[in-house]
Amino acid sequence: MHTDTDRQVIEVTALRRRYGSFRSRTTKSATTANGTKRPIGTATPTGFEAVRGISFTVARGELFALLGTNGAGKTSTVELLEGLAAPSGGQVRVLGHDPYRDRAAVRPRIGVMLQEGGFPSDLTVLETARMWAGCTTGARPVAEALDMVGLTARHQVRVKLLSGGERRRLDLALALLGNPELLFLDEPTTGLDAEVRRETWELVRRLRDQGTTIVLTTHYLDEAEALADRLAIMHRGRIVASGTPAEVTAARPARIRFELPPGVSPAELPLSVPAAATGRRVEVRTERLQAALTELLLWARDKQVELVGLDARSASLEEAFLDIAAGERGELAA
Ligand SMILES: Nc1ncnc2c1ncn2[C@@H]1O[C@H](COP(=O)(O)OP(=O)(O)OP(=O)(O)O)[C@@H](O)[C@H]1O
Repeated sequence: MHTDTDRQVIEVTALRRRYGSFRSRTTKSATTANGTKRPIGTATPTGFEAVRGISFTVARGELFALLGTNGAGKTSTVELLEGLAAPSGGQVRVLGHDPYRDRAAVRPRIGVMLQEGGFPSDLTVLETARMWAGCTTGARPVAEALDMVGLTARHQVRVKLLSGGERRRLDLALALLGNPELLFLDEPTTGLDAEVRRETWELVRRLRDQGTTIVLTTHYLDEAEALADRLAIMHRGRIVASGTPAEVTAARPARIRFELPPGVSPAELPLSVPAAATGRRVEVRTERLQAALTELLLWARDKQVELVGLDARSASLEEAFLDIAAGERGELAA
């Protein structure tokens, strides 16, 4: 029987991370019964709190994306999950352990794809993978890891001669060497062209389908929309929206755009929802996309006008994100 700890690979509760130290609010001190001095007053936190009490879980086999504005606290959070630092408050459990205190138990079970591998660029792909395998507990065969990322044919090429996409794939192969149950991908497709990005997405999906739990941090919202089972958007150290991509966008209005037909003024439009016009370009924001679109199309047919450039779409994750970044409109409590 599976316990909750088996199911939840990551459990984060009221997690905080502060950079800097604590200082006493007073310089006065009192003498204690045994003659030693102790400061009077409460400790006051100084420094900067980058993670401000966030909670979330990641279930086994799930692909969870952490998104955020610049400086939102994504890296600070992921470092706590990887056990690279201790939290200043709250709790984090990874694979049932405290990843900082029980690092020896957690480390062999996780894989981390770094943004800059930092390997000697004169080594070949195979030499690099062998070197890394030598530092990895229970490494899978090097050939298997290279095959998984499609680098078999390039195994004798020096790293410095690889393309950007091939380097990212090598970074991923190294992260996969330990056969991780939990994989951290930090900006895995930054700097890659559209085709290589799509190939990387396919690879990430395959890993997820094979049962690997994946935590993805990315600046690309289309990437999160395409890959994530669930996601959290961070802003100033807090989670301001979370859920499936569909849940996160559901609360946002859909959009209809078209050119105002010649001889028609904005006031003549039939819409029961307000439309904003910039020159001849009209934009309608509505929570009832189908009804608004039907109303508009019936009106255009009756009036025998063409709606040039007609474009109707549900809210995208990108719009939800931009709304949050612009002013925390619709912000959910952390
Ligand atoms: N060592 C540090 N000391 C003090 N402040 C820090 C330190 N590291 C990060 N910060 C601050 O903490 C905040 C969160 O940084 P973090 O790198 O976690 O954000 P991020 O969401 O990963 O950002 P980005 O997307 O820009 O990489 C930022 O304001 C950053 O300046």
